[in-house]
Amino acid sequence: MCGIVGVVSHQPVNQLLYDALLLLQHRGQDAAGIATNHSSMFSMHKANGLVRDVFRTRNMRSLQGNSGIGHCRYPTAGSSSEEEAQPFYVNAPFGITLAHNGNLTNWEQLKQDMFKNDRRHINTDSDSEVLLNVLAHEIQQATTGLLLDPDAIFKAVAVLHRRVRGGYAAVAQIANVGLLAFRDPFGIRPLCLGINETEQGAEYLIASESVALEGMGFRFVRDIAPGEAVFIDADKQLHSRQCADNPSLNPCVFEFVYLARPDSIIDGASVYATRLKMGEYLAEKIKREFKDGEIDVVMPIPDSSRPAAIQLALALNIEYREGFIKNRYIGRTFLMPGQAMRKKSVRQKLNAIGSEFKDKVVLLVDDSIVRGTTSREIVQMAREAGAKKVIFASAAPPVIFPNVYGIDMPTRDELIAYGRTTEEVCREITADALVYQDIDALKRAISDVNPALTSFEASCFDGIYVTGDISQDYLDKLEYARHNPKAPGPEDAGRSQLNLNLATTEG
Ligand SMILES: O=P(O)(O)OC[C@H]1O[C@H](OP(=O)(O)OP(=O)(O)O)[C@H](O)[C@@H]1O
Ligand SMILES: NC(=O)CC[C@H](N)C(=O)O
Repeated sequence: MCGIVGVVSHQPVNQLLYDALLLLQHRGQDAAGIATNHSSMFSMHKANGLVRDVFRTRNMRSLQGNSGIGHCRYPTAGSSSEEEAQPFYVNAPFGITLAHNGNLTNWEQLKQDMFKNDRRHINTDSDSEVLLNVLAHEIQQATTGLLLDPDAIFKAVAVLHRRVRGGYAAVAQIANVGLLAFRDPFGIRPLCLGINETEQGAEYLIASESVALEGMGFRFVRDIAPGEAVFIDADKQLHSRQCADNPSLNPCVFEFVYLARPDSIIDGASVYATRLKMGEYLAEKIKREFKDGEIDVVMPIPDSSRPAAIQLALALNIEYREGFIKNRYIGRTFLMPGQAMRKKSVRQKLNAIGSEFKDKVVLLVDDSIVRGTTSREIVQMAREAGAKKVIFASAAPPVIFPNVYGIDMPTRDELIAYGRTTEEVCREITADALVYQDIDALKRAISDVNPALTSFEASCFDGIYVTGDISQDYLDKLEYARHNPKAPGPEDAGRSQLNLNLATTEG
């Protein structure tokens, strides 16, 4: 779940892209990058770090041009090394830069095919570099000569959809030709289109979340449909086409649970409203499992669980209090690389207000429990602060399956609920009681807000992988690779352990 943005404007776009990335920072904290296009040239700057740390004034000055793309990264394939920061660039058959949110499930096969059949060298272990090269190759196949028209671009995306598997929302800039955006045929990762009408004509902004459009003064037009491609040409004319054979909308439920900002609207559903609903449904379950008057106070684990906790407290008619204060300068711990860093960060991030806990039965509400890093620490902190009893509630069901579409949950044994009953998880996090949302209630919480949403990518909860290409063997290999990272050579300094296939592709 990275953040992506693309813009076509009548003005220089460097500041706009920077500001839009700040609005998408919650989607990826590891690296950031911007590529702009001026005449036939690209300017690009990318590095590891938060948006505000990556770009200095001198970098901003060099990012010239009235169109461009940006990315903030949370790695799910390859490593967190700087070479894998995005956007990526290729120089043939046209200059193309690309930024990608999601995760390709067949990227290693594609990487081999690229080398053996398409004669393209992929220089990193990033699935996004593979995606760009597939796009470039298919554009090459679809064009004759130097003329690149929307028809050829859409043909290329259609073939790309047939070759590529997994979750992907992407923006790509073709030098001197235009801005292209496309979304995978299952609509797993979000992508939306905004417009700004100016005296000189329309300007377009495409981003992962509507919050980026709104914040930049663009009017939300619509979500990009699953399988659809949108192309804005050099004259700022917008073309769009359905490029997938059997598109269907299956948005990732985890966007609604945790990933997206609450003030975004994804596929017609307000993220905030869905989180309120999650709180309502969770309250119904708590009503069934606890006696009236048993709980003294409801508290959120800030930030993402707040709307669910507020609504839950209201539905139960129990006092809502903020017992934990979040240090606003610490990022989102779930997105941090490495368990040691995540664990240390929980205590740095949250501090308890003792008076709110003293001798009380507290119901702590979190949006989800994934590895259990947060809940383990938080229950301890609540006890240290004097709580009489600590009940924990998760607005999402137990996470028991790996996610392969752009969230870093690759192995089952990292997931606290895998192979454990609710009672066992409760013991692990040392709570007095634990309540999980039911999967049907979670899906209903989203459908209630937009009844048109009837199918979801919810694999980490229900083990159903909508793309149909994920076998037990695939998951076993993923796990094996995570546990047995390839021996690093000097060229691999800093590589993480996410490589699925250990064989070299070009040997
Ligand atoms: O079980 P875990 O592996 O600990 O993961 C779940 C926790 O991680 C997230 O917090 P985070 O700090 O990332 O974000 P937030 O401030 O948006 O809640 C989430 O809100 C949960 O608290
Ligand atoms: N979280 C994401 O969307 C990651 C994009 C891409 N798979 C990467 O690792 O860079």
